[in-house]
Order: sequence, then structure tokens, then C-alpha cells
Amino acid sequence: MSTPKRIYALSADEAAEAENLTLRISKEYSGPADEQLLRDLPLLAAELPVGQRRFLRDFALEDELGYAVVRGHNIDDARIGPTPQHWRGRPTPTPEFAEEILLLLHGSLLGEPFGWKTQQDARLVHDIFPIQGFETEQMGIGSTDTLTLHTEDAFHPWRADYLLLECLRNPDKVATIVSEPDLRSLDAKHLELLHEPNFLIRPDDSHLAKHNETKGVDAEFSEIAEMKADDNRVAVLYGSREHPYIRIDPYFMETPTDPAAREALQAVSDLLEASCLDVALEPGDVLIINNHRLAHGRQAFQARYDGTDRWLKRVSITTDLRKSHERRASATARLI
Ligand SMILES: O=C(O)CCC(=O)C(=O)O
Ligand SMILES: [Fe+2]
Repeated sequence: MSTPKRIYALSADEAAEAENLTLRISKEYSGPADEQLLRDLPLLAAELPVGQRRFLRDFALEDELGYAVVRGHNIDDARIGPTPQHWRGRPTPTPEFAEEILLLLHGSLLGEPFGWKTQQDARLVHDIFPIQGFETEQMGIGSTDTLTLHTEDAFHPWRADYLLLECLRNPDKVATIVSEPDLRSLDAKHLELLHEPNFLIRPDDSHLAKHNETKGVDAEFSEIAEMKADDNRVAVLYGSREHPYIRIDPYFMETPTDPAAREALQAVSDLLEASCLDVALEPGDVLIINNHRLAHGRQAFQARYDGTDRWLKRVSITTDLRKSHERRASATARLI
């Protein structure tokens, strides 16, 4: 077995190969939600450099690391244009369609891309940049407050297996926070309680109807509203006792009334905070998050709002589309 690696740095030739590929594909499909593109992704991904593909496959199969970075893609700053003011009201395809394709190609080597009907107006590939008026929000579009550590969509049973973030620009080197705790260092009594369904994780605010304009998804927004209030307790740790997986979002979790469960949640939250590292993404980086092992967040920063702000693209990947079958419009639909 090879040792898991953290970074794959593309050579200049590999970067050119990947760029030529995504530019070609961007002329052959209509946008990131093009049904034919989504069908073809794994076939197209076979044209990415072999070292890059092997790196992603090792990361997924070994299931050891919480995150890895593929570094060194070319980003054509002039073609993608200024960082937008908002993700709503953009053209299809956008000038950065080739970059969206790059993210989707990475995702298709790990599973199937999917999106939420209740998030970013049901778009499959999300934009992460600061939006005026949302500075203090606990969402990707916030800025002045630290985005606290979380599992992506921790509240939901169909949450992503992998979350991919691609950096288009980051002039102030604003860091993504990663925390890959050694859960075996927790006390046995805390571990035991964390493996039991003692905890309430609420939906985060990006899924609220007030942040979306999507029509015809009242049932989905009602379900989110119910999840804001129900008593469906879940375990924070799951999988093997020796090397557990984690789902956690302390900011959106209720403090358990039971003192022992409260203490266990505090212990794992403290461990997460103590295990934090900053990763400042560079343009051309693709950050691959194992959403069963890593909690992530973002350092606070001052937005510029002048077209040069930090700009990431994000996509959620599932290894099992079938589990959300009841919510998707057809076998190949991506929105849940
Ligand atoms: O902006 C970042 O680096 C991470 C934001 C985040 O948590 C996300 O996009 O899911
Ligand atoms: Fe996140």
C-alpha cells in the first residue's frame, strides 16, 4: 500500500493538458448542469493526466486523510473576469465554465456530483465569494466572522462524501481552516457517548427559503423547517471504533441537556479546535475534503467588493446517488 499523500503538484505539461481538455469540453456542452455533460464526465476524466487520477483514487480508496490538494492548474484571470457581486443572475455558461468543468472532472473520479434544491437556487456548482450585506453570516458568502468548523451539511443523512473547493483567486491568502482530529485520543467514556444518538444537528442557514428564489420546492423547504425543530438525535462518531468517522457542526448543534453528553460534545469540539490548521488556497488549487473525516471552516477577512475578492467554486460529491432516489426527479437527476 502506498503512503497517503497530501499534495499533488502538477507539472507545467500536466497543467497545460488539463487546461486544453477543459477548454475543449467547455465548447461542447451548454453548462455545468448539462445532462449529457454529467453522463460523460467519467469518460472525459480519463483524459486528465494519469498521475492526477491515480492521486485521487489513492486518496479515496485509502480513506485515511481528511483532505488533499491538487495544485498548479492554470487559471486564466482575464477570461474568468472580475469576481461577481452575487451568484444569482449570471449567464449560462459562465466565462469560468472551463473551471467548473475541472472541478466536476475531479468529482467524477470520486463519485457523482449532486446539489440541493434548497441551496444557491438549486445550482450544482456553487460560488463561494463574499457578498455585500452578508458579512457576518455563517455561510460561504460571509467574511468578517470566522466560519466555524463544520462537516458539510452535517444535519443531513445524504450529505456529501466529498466536498471539493477550487480556488480561482485569493489575493489576500485567506485561509480555509481544516481540522483532522485524532479521535482515538478522546476518553473512552466520551467516545462511547459520541457513538450513540445523543445529539441534535440543525440545518445551517444556507438552506433557508429566505436565501433562495427557487420555485416549486416548498416541500423541501418545509422539510428543512421541520429539521430545524425536530428531535431526531444522531451520533457524532460512526463507522469503526478504531478509526471513527465524524459528523459535527457545533455552531448549529443544540447543547445536550444530559450533562454526560454535553461533556462529550465539549471534549470533541475542543479537540477539533486544538487540531486546526490553516490552508490558504492558491489559484489553480483543488481542495478535496473527505467529509467523513475532516471538519472545515474559514478565517475571517475583510471583503474588497471591487471584483478582486477571493473566489472559490464548490461541488458536493456522493459515492451513492441511489440513497437519495426518493427525492430525485429521475435516476439521473442530481438535485435533492
Ligand atoms: O471559504 C472556504 O474556504 C470554505 C467555505 C466553506 O465552508 C464551504 O464552502 O463549504
Ligand atoms: Fe463548508
